[in-house]
Amino acid sequence: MMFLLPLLMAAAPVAEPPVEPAPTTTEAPVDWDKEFGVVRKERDPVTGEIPVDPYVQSAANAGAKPYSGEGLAKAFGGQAGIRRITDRALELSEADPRIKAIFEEHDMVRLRRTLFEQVCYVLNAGCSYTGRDMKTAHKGLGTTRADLNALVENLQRSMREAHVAFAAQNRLLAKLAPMSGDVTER
Ligand code: HEM
Repeated sequence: MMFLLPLLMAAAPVAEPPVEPAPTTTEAPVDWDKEFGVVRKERDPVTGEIPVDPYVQSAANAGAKPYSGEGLAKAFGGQAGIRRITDRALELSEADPRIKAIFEEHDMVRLRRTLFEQVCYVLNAGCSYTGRDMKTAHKGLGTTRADLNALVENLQRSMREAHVAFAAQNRLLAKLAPMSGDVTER
């Protein structure tokens, strides 16, 4: 019997994986958005932005009081410099494996505009902030302190690339730090 065992094992039939039925061409594809009642908002044809729920516009929504004087605006290269820096920080974040998933399915056209406005406003570079307050804008995103650190690292890198003086970089970060409780949830 002992000699037969290996033979029996070798002859044991190998279980075939279950065969999937071939898709039929007559079956219509399921519209899952419709099934689950997903409504996709249209982008504004002029701005390219997706409308958000109504809110009251206020400078206070920026979450920080602006600096005075022209020094910081100059250190950041004016509005053009600030735009390059905020765009670059978002570009790095959208490619950053630590946080890129958070930005998917969000309106990056709007975020590019509002983040620029906010930084420009805080640095007293001649902008008004027209976006939502930080708590409302980040509600339900589930962002963590670690996510915030990653975003700040990307912002620091974009400021370094733009040759913003270190002391000026830190003055912007000093305005953002107190917002951490409003932009993170864990
Ligand atoms: C102090 C740090 C932060 C500042 C100053 C900031 C700034 C902003 C601004 C200005 C908006 C747009 C508000 C509006 O649409 O009206 C926004 C939205 C958003 N932020 Fe932040 N943010 C911060 C931290 C973060 C972090 C850590 C993440 C994730 C890693 C994040 C992800 C997002 C996303 C996905 C949106 C779009 C939300 C939506 O589409 O409704 N933010 N943020």
